[in-house]
Amino acid sequence: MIQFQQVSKRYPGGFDAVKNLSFEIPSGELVFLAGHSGAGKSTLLKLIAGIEKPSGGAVIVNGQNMAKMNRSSLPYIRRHLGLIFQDHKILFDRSVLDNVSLPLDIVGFDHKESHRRVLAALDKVGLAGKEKLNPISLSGGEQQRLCIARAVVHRPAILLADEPTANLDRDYAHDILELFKSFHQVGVTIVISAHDETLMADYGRRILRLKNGQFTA
Ligand SMILES: Nc1ncnc2c1ncn2[C@@H]1O[C@H](COP(=O)(O)OP(=O)(O)OP(=O)(O)O)[C@@H](O)[C@H]1O
Repeated sequence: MIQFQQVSKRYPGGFDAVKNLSFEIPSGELVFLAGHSGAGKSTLLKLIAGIEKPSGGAVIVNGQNMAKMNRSSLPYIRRHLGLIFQDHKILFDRSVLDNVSLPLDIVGFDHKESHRRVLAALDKVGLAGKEKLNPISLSGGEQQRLCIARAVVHRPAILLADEPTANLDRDYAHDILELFKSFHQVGVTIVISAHDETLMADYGRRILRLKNGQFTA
């Protein structure tokens, strides 16, 4: 469960990126986040992930108030999150396999089990057989799939995706959304942001619409 209680975020310099937002996303829901460039979509996702702290109000994720988390407990909550952000942060000096295994390496996963999970995640996103490649040789869409594999390899309860369909053609964008749908079907809570609302309309899911940091109908 994700809960925002009158949440605001003011960046240094005084800009209010989100203003007094209150909403709930129950566990297991797939919800879309729509809005123009600069509407506050990334900020909202970063607040859920604890990457940004609210300037006012409370962000509660799985019963934990993210603002009150200290440095030592944040990694614990992050284990339950899978993040797909716009700045891919792919490591181009490592193989596809090593990129995807990163979240498991961080928590000290057994090597054999980690290898098995990475191959399963790559298979799931349609990158089976590409594990030894350098990510530079993947297409843009394949790099996006790599990021999705990396975000789900530790089987998070919550998946946050910031514009995962940006720069993809419509068919490919639908393939990516179908992939998210399959994670939703196994109980993962998913928040997906996008500019293009027409893409979301086909899915019949709740759409949270942001305009200048506030919800619109
Ligand atoms: N670290 C920051 N410092 C100052 N201002 C910021 C920072 N991050 C975002 N902003 C500002 O907050 C506003 C909301 O940004 P945000 O990235 O959340 O919007 P967005 O809806 O995700 O936009 P886009 O679709 O272009 O990614 C923008 O005006 C942006 O310039």
